[in-house]
Amino acid sequence: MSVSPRLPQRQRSGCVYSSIHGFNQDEIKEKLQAFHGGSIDLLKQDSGIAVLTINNPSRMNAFSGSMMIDLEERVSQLENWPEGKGLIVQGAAETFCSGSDLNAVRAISNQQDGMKMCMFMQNALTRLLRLPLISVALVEGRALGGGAELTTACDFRLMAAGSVIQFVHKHMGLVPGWGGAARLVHLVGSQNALKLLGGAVKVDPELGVNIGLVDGVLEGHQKAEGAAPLLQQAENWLSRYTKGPAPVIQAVKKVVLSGRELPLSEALRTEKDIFGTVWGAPANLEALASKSKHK
Ligand SMILES: CC[C@@H](C(=O)O)C(=O)SCCNC(=O)CCNC(=O)[C@H](O)C(C)(C)COP(=O)(O)OP(=O)(O)OC[C@H]1O[C@@H](n2cnc3c(N)ncnc32)[C@H](O)[C@@H]1OP(=O)(O)O
Repeated sequence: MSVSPRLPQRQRSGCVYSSIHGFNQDEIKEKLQAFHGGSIDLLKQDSGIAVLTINNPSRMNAFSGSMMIDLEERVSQLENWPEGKGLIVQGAAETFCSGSDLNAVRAISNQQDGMKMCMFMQNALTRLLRLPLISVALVEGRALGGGAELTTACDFRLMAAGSVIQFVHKHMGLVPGWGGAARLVHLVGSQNALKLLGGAVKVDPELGVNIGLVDGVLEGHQKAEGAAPLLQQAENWLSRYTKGPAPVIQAVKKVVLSGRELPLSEALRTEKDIFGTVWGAPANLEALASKSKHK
């Protein structure tokens, strides 16, 4: 997806790294492919809300190499979904994601491979965040390390009661490398980001809401009796923002994205271009014809 014709080439493709940064996607894909297991599953629904599931339950949904490749492919599919309006990112089997698969991490612990994996995942997660869809991470159970970083690549985060988001990188002798630190600073400010990373703090729903990392708390769990399943609750929560025609919802996301990422003058010009795609378009003409009141 291109946010707008005004974004520089590297952002137009949604990627941060390309060949000019010495990044060769095919090379790292070949390496990652050797560490298989699990999958990233995509369900596109008629409602315009897709569900992306991190699926590797025997390893607490840790990211194998092949899952990293899967993720990039699923993001490509979502970039080419004209009817899309929203996205929910969840983990399988009642937990979110325990970060990189440590078996793969051990095998590529040399400097060069680490940098390549880092660039690959930054590209994939940046493209995820830049999708013209309103996205929400549904955190049930644990979101650790790269799993915590993944939550920051969504527009919103919902946490089930009893869940934890934890940037455990410091305990691994690391800092985030999937873009999670940069995004965290944008979300909670540098003071809070420093506390979360420096202390490898366990963020429960209450703390998450207090610092602005978390947008809502859900009760129960996927199979709970009484309360609606978490996925249903997340869909209900998201639907208030995805109600309406896809081109309008996508335009909403794009103007916010350009405001978030571009200097003001550029963001304003981009907003004009995006405005031009909805002005006089069917949804706009219908609304004008119906003389609707905004009560
Ligand atoms: C670049 C690295 C950085 C990044 O990408 O940004 C990272 O993400 S590094 C990875 C950070 N994550 C971790 O260090 C998590 C390590 N795991 C745990 O702390 C615990 O397993 C848990 C997630 C808290 C769950 O604990 P518990 O409920 O007690 O279950 P088990 O420990 O028995 O786990 C079940 C099973 O899952 C395997 N597992 C869990 N996480 C990973 C992982 N990240 N990679 C590979 N395998 C993982 C765990 O080893 C168990 O397997 P078996 O022993 O075979 O049953």
